[in-house]
Amino acid sequence: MEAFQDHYDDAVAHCYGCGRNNEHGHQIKTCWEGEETVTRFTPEPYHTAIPGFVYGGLIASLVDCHSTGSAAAAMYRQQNRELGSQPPMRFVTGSLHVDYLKPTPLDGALELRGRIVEIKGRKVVVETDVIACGEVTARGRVVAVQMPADFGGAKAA
Ligand SMILES: CCCCCCCC(=O)SCCNC(=O)CCNC(=O)[C@H](O)C(C)(C)COP(=O)(O)OP(=O)(O)OC[C@H]1O[C@@H](n2cnc3c(N)ncnc32)[C@H](O)[C@@H]1OP(=O)(O)O
Repeated sequence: MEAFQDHYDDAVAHCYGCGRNNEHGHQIKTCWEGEETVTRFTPEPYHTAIPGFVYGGLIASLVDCHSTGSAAAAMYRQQNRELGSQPPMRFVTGSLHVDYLKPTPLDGALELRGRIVEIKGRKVVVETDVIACGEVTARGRVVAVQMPADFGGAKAA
């Protein structure tokens, strides 16, 4: 299935979390499953916090890019637009909050399941459960904001 991130233009496909053109990054892929957005990612042994458990910064990074991708997909869906249609709508992180509910075992794939809780103007709020071995171990809340055309002096693509 095509992921949201597959539709990012090359100009914005270098993100450490989700850019397919960043060979050092996580290159996450996110898709719709009904009303939820889903990312699956398998941490490497070096993504360790305490031996046997996943580093919290990795979890935050996954929540971040899962959510900005979800925000874009939600806005396209709300406007009845195809994901690849022009002009593109891309989202950056305004706010990233993660609650670490219990240690996340470093034992196979993590699943992130996101819900769109608000769409207002250029803002989309996404809540995400991080699931490891069938248990929710962390929960994220991201305020994603549509990337301005002059973001960082760059032209939005
Ligand atoms: C595109 C492919 C790559 C995706 C990568 C995604 C992951 C990333 O790492 S992105 C990089 C990290 N993020 C950044 O660098 C963003 C830096 N910040 C900015 O550029 C700006 O502050 C930006 C764009 C977030 C918001 O600025 P601006 O466009 O002026 O927004 P503004 O009009 O003030 O606010 C719009 C709405 O968002 C809300 N909002 C803005 N910033 C925040 C914030 N920090 N916290 C909560 N809400 C916020 C506002 O309250 C407002 O909501 P409402 O309409 O309800 O009042």
